[in-house]
Amino acid sequence: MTITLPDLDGAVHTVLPGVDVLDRKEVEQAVTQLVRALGVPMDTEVGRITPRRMADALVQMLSSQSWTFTTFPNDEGQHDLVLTRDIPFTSLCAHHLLPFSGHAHVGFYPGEKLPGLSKIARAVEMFAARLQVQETLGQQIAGFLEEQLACDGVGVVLVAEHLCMTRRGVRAAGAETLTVATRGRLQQDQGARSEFFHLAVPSGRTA
Ligand SMILES: Nc1nc2c(ncn2[C@@H]2O[C@H](COP(=O)(O)OP(=O)(O)OP(=O)(O)O)[C@@H](O)[C@H]2O)c(=O)[nH]1
Ligand SMILES: [Zn+2]
Repeated sequence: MTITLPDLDGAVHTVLPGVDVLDRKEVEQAVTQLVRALGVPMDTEVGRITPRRMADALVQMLSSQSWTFTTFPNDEGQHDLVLTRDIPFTSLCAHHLLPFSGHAHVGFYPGEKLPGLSKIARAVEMFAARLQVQETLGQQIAGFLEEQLACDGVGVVLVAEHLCMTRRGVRAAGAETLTVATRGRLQQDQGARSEFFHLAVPSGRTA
């Protein structure tokens, strides 16, 4: 699935394939049925155009483009925490097909290579572009980064609002869910965990 192309400066560019599982035409047909079932006359603008708009929106939210995970040699020995906070994400809840969105805070203790920082946000974006459960999203991001970086530890904190919980059903307006996914040192070492959580989610910070 992945092609690794080392270059002369020691950077490694791992090409990750895009994910494009939706049949756009089929989705549009299904949305047409849905719009009809919602009582919309099909000879109106909404009846004619909304199925295409919604199909495009679903394809956009549930597909990811091919991208390149670039790493650099950790020549200066950065073995202290590297943390990227406040990465925005939006995903679609697998239970209700409604958005859940918030922020990811992703930290790691580097091993022999350092990622280009934007690649952390791209990893979040890639796994968010599927029907998801928040816990699974965090675990997938953590597992992916641990594998790509062969690092000492990874931590992923996600803080999100689920519209299925705040705008319908129980309508718990303002509720947010925080999930934690850790690997390696960030799973086992209390000192590392404290440092990570202290910096990733200082008390009072929210999604
Ligand atoms: N653990 C977890 N649960 C989620 C997530 N997204 C949605 N859910 C929950 O999935 C559950 C689905 O429960 P069901 O009882 O089958 O669905 P429902 O009848 O619509 O439930 P209500 O939302 O309580 O009205 C709900 O409790 C949702 O809040 C998520 O990311 N993680
Ligand atoms: Zn839901």
